[in-house]
Amino acid sequence: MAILTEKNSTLKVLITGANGLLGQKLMEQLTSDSKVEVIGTGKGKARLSGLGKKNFQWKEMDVTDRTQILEVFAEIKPDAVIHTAAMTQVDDCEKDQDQCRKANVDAVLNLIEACRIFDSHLVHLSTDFIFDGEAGPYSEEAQPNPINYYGWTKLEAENLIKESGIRWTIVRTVLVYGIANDMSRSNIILWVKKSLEEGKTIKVVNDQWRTPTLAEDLAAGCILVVKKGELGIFNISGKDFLTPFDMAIQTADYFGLDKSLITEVDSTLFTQPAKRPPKTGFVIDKAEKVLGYNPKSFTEGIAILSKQLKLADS
Ligand SMILES: NC(=O)C1=CN([C@@H]2O[C@H](COP(=O)(O)OP(=O)(O)OC[C@H]3O[C@@H](n4cnc5c(N)ncnc54)[C@H](OP(=O)(O)O)[C@@H]3O)[C@@H](O)[C@H]2O)C=CC1
Ligand SMILES: Cc1cn([C@H]2C[C@H](O)[C@@H](COP(=O)(O)OP(=O)(O)O[C@H]3O[C@@H](C)C(=O)[C@@H](O)[C@H]3O)O2)c(=O)[nH]c1=O
Repeated sequence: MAILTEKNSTLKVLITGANGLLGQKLMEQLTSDSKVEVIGTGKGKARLSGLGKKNFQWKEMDVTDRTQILEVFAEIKPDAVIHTAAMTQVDDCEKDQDQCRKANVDAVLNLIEACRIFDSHLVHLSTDFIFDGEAGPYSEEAQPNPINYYGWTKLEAENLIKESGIRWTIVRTVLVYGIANDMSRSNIILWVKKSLEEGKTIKVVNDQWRTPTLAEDLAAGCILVVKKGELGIFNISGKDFLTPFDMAIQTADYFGLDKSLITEVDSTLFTQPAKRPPKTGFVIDKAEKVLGYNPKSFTEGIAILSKQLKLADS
């Protein structure tokens, strides 16, 4: 059901967590879209830099603050909300479960309430970590079974949304990579590139499987969902099924870095505080067919990232 009709020629879209990697890409793409009025929100001041001279609207909105959310919604009355805000450091989530639940579950209850009052379409970002990784890559119909606390909170949020009665779409993605300003967390290409440039030896696993996702593609997929008003669950990720070891080697090759610093290990030799589901990744046929979603390959993604890094250094 396309909600962008001739009558209401512009769509008012509110972004939560707009200082984040995905949030910044959404702001970049939507501030260049004449059919959309975009409002960025975040915990504090805007930390965006990729917008050049473009004007943009910003509202401070901590998604754990119900009063602040209702005030912002009453002022903006968004047609759609792309909810990217979350606690995304998976190991921190395992250690500080209270904080993680507040940011990833309680916040969603606040947003559901606001979307119900103002009839806003909620587009919620979710993750491959709702699965146990025994049988990836996953379709939208697969049975969730999270194996870490972050994944549990993201599944809990999905379940609250599914039973909310509001207009909702869940966008599931995996291992997002890209570059943004003043990032609150790194991602695999940047971390491998930086480690090798510093001459550090890194252990990289060869028995976890992902479909890594370029942040720009994820943003484009979310925007397709909003403009088409499509509801339900969509897998929006890259199309290449790779291990972190594959990704590290491709990154070293592309940037001409020393591959001998990369030690290939399995997950028994490399552990993190929070367990990682071994084999995830997504089947993206539905997004390709229904939305016309068309992601870059991992190699194309590295090239795009490289150009952005060169621009940032110039
Ligand atoms: N990155 C990935 O690999 C994947 C991400 N996802 C999901 O996609 C979404 C976006 O991820 P990504 O952009 O990579 O994450 P980032 O960590 O880059 O961005 C998350 C943003 O949320 C903000 N935030 C955290 N708590 C609050 C709060 N209480 N109120 C307002 N804003 C808050 C952070 O603010 P600040 O910057 O100030 O800390 C940050 O800017 C998340 O929902 C995540 O779960 C799903 C699968 C993979
Ligand atoms: C740091 C590190 C990671 N890895 C592997 C493990 C893992 O499979 C992959 C990425 O590890 P990281 O810990 O950097 O990323 P991780 O926290 O696993 O990323 C997750 O973030 C959350 C938000 C999601 O929703 C998930 O989809 C996923 O993207 O790289 C190594 O092999 N060696 C290392 O030294």
